[in-house]
Amino acid sequence: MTGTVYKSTGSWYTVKTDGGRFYECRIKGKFRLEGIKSTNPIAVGDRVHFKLEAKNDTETGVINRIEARENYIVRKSVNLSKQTHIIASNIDQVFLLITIDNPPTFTSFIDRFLVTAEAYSIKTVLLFNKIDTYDEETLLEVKYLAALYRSIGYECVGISAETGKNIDKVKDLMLGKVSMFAGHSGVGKSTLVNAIEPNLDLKTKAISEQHMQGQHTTTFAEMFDLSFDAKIIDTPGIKGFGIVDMDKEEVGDYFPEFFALKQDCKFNNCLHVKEPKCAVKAALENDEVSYSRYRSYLQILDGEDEHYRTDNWDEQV
Ligand SMILES: Nc1nc2c(ncn2[C@@H]2O[C@H](COP(=O)(O)OP(=O)(O)OP(=O)(O)O)[C@@H](O)[C@H]2O)c(=O)[nH]1
Ligand SMILES: [Zn+2]
Repeated sequence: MTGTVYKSTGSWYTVKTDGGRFYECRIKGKFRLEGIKSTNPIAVGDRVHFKLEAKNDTETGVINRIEARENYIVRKSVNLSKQTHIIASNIDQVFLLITIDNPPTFTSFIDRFLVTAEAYSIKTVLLFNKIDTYDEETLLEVKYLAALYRSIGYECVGISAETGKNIDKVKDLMLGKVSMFAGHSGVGKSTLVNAIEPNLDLKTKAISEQHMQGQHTTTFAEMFDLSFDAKIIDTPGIKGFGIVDMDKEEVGDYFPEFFALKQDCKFNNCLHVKEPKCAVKAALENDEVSYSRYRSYLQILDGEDEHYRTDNWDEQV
């Protein structure tokens, strides 16, 4: 049988078959995968193949194969074993909630998030929340940021989780897909999920509370089917997104507008900092590349904010 992992708690995995039935499954023996050194061989979102086994009165499954992952997000184990914990896989998109104030979301945070999502090969949609609370000046800032990120290729929607403004647009974007929600504490993730699917609220809270009492090294994600054709993956508090280690040379590749210019730089390994005849710097001078994006790039390159290598989505700026 073939199915998708909805939940993983220790050695048991809840798998939903393509026919819509849930089975508790486990793995037999050792299970090595693509050279990923992870503490868990199977993660929420994985597509698995399993055989049914009758045990007492219940039917359980034994997983014997896992399909190649489209993408996956990880969290590093706190101990020094260099092992990673795979939080979830096969994510179609992540919605990054942004508020201009209450709390403020800075472009450095947005850009670091986007770089990580690009490195993970996960599409990001930017949701500017709480637009019901903004004065004209703040709304202009939203417009400015939305125009900037649209010009780079990111979809942007101004929403209010509280009044329901543009929630239908978010739901449209979710159709047929597996989504995640991310953003600082207090940006409105729970409020939004509640606006999208009122009955999910309790479950979401229960999971994060349960987690808070547990250990920080294990992250417990879960997939939910919504009442319309959409799925969400909930990670504790719906904040976590994990870490990606990257080399300096790679960082620019995850700024799509820099990557598009790279071929015009004199040096093919140009870091767009001090090199002569750099197309990115030329574009910056002509205002074709945004200064705030370039500044974020330099910060990441310099490791100025060490948090970009750690799990900064669990922290407030
Ligand atoms: N006015 C207004 N308030 C909102 C909106 N969205 C959320 N809020 C409020 O902002 C506060 C924080 O919202 P939450 O949904 O708890 O934020 P969260 O991102 O889930 O926060 P964490 O659980 O800490 O990660 C609550 O008081 C919400 O009522 C909005 O669109 N407009
Ligand atoms: Zn360059």
